Amino acid sequence: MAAPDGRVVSRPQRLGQGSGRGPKGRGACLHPLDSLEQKETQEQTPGQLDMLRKAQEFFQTCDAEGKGFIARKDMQRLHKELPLSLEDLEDVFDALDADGNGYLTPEEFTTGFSHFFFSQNNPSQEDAGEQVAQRHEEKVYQSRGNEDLGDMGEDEEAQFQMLMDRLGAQKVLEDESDVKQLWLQLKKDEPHLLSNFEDFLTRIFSQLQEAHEEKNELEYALKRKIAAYDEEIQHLYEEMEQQIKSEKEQFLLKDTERFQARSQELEQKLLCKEQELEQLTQKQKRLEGQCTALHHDKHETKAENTKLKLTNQELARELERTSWELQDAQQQLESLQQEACKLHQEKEMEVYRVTESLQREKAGLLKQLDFLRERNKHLRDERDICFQKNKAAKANTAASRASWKKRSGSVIGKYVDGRGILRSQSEEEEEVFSIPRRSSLGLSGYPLTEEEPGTGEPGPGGPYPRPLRRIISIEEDPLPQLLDGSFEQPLSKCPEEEEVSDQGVQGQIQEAPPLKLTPTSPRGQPVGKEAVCKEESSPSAPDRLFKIVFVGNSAVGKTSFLRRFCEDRFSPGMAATVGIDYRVKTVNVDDSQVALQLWDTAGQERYRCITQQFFRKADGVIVMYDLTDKQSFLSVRRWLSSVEEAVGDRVPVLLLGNKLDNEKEREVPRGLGEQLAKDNNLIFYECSAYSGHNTKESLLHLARFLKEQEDTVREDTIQVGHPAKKKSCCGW
Ligand SMILES: Nc1nc2c(ncn2[C@@H]2O[C@H](COP(=O)(O)OP(=O)(O)OP(=O)(O)O)[C@@H](O)[C@H]2O)c(=O)[nH]1
Ligand SMILES: [Ca+2]
Ligand SMILES: [Mg+2]
Repeated sequence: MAAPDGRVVSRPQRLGQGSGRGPKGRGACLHPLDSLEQKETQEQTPGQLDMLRKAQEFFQTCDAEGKGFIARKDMQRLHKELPLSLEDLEDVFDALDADGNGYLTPEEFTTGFSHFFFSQNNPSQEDAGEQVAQRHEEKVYQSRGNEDLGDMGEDEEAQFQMLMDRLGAQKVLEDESDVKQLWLQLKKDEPHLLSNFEDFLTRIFSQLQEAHEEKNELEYALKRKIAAYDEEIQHLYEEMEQQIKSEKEQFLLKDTERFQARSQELEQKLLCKEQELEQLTQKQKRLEGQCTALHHDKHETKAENTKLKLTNQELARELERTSWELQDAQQQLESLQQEACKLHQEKEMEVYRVTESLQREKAGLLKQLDFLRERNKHLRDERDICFQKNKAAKANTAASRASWKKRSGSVIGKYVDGRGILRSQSEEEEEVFSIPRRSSLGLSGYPLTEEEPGTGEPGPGGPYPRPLRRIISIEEDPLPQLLDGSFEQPLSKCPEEEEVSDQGVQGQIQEAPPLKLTPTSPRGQPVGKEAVCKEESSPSAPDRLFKIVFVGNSAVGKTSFLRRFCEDRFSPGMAATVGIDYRVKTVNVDDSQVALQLWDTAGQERYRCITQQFFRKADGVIVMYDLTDKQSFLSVRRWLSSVEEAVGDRVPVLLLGNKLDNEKEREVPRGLGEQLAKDNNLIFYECSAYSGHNTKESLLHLARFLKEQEDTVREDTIQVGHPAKKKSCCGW
């Protein structure tokens, strides 16, 4: 009978209890209540019937869901039916649950109920009754058994044994007594059921045998498996043993190697340590030696120390004295500097005045020059006319004398020298100014010739014809001086006249009317067409004076630039500058008057040695190139190196790219100029003398820089012994 939790429960059957068969045929499974009904159909006393019926009712009451068994909590439903408390019901449940599985089957319920019923009827001996009932049941059960056993004949024994043997129960059953009693009971009570019972037993035993065989097979398989596993494990174990052994050997090997290596290492370390120890001992000896030496030195140094202290004190006294002297010297120096400044300023003023007067002289002289040229041309024409007249006269006389003689030279002969080469304008001018050929104005204003001036033979015109000269020497401090005030003297005759007279040419030479010098200004300066540079001459003398030299290839526009800067006008077709020229312009820089002495040099190669001389005393240099002429830009480096040669890098340099108005003919990109200026630390502008663009800005920038540089120099000289630091002129 399967209990509600699925376990197979084999327990003693009560007499008259149905077996596992249905009311009609075999094998149908019975509902638990059916067995109760079955019991009713058996011979029962009415009391038992009632009890059974009651039990059935109570079972149904508890098993309201019809699940076929009663759990502990279902028992509580009897609380109303029976005069029992919940605890009593719990106790009854426990008493009824014969196998203690926590559930009551109908059999357990009715069996227990009947005892309970009987004990209910004799409530006084309840417990005893219960025990008695139990004992009674056991006795009945045993006695039945014994009875059965006692009654069983040999043949029944033999039959049962045969049955058991047939069924092979020995293998399956350990204890046949249960079956035996049942068999006997059935044989006795229900012989018609015996065959069923035997069939049932056969089935059960065969199933049990199969199960047993299966179990044996399983056991056998299990044993085989276990054996195999054991073997495998044994094998693995051996392998493991092997591996462990090999590992151990390797480890031992490694260990020995490591040990050997370690021991070698340690030996080496030991050797090193020993060496170090030796070195340390030697070092210690050395140090001890040094220590003793130092000890000695210490005594010596102590002695020296005392001496030094003494000398130190003397030096301190000396120092004090020299500091006093220094202070005196500083005061003297300051006074000297102030005097020097005053002298310098006076000198500057003197120079300024002189250069100003020179400016005027130069303008006057230029007027003179122009006048003379005109005069010269005039005279030359007259001379030609006279010449022709003479010639004509001569020709007449010669023709009259011997008309048969042949004809002579051409009219242009005077313009062609002996070798038949046309004489150039400048040669003509040289002749006029009697400047001997292949010469250029020297620094002192003398023409540069092979022999020293004044040492040569005096010419036909008396003493060596002395051209109009003006000494502008920037070398020996800028004090240009007039040599012989020649502009007051009447000019010498024009050399051709002398020449012509020398050759004894007859003929009336029109005495050139004496020169009428152009009226001069009250200051003795000629008033001519070339206006003097209109400097912004302020009533007070300028605060600063800077000399600026202007260089650059010929025809880049230096003179035009200076004319634009000074006179704010541009005259195209300027003649090339001869030697050197200069102008003065006073500008206002940061509320102070700065006079700029601008030296315009000739770019032509042949005047190069002159211009070089002028760099020495310059305060600033302007290098100009023509941005429409690449060659002039390429020459800038050469100009810069000659400036560098002459003045090092203490002089600020302004780089100007001129003719900016001619953008369409530009050959030098602005970037190249900027890069060159940056590489050489220059101030850079692109300008145009023609349009005036950047002419004032560039020069004002240079003037401001010069002024600041001079201020720093002044400050530094006031603090003694600190040389002026040259600032980068373009702030790059
Ligand atoms: N378009 C243009 N032409 C200029 C400019 N400046 C000068 N020129 C012309 O360039 C030529 C040379 O000018 P100068 O000022 O005599 O050149 P320079 O540097 O003094 O020449 P040297 O005296 O021989 O060294 C003249 O024909 C000027 O008219 C300018 O800014 N623009
Ligand atoms: Ca139970
Ligand atoms: Mg010039």
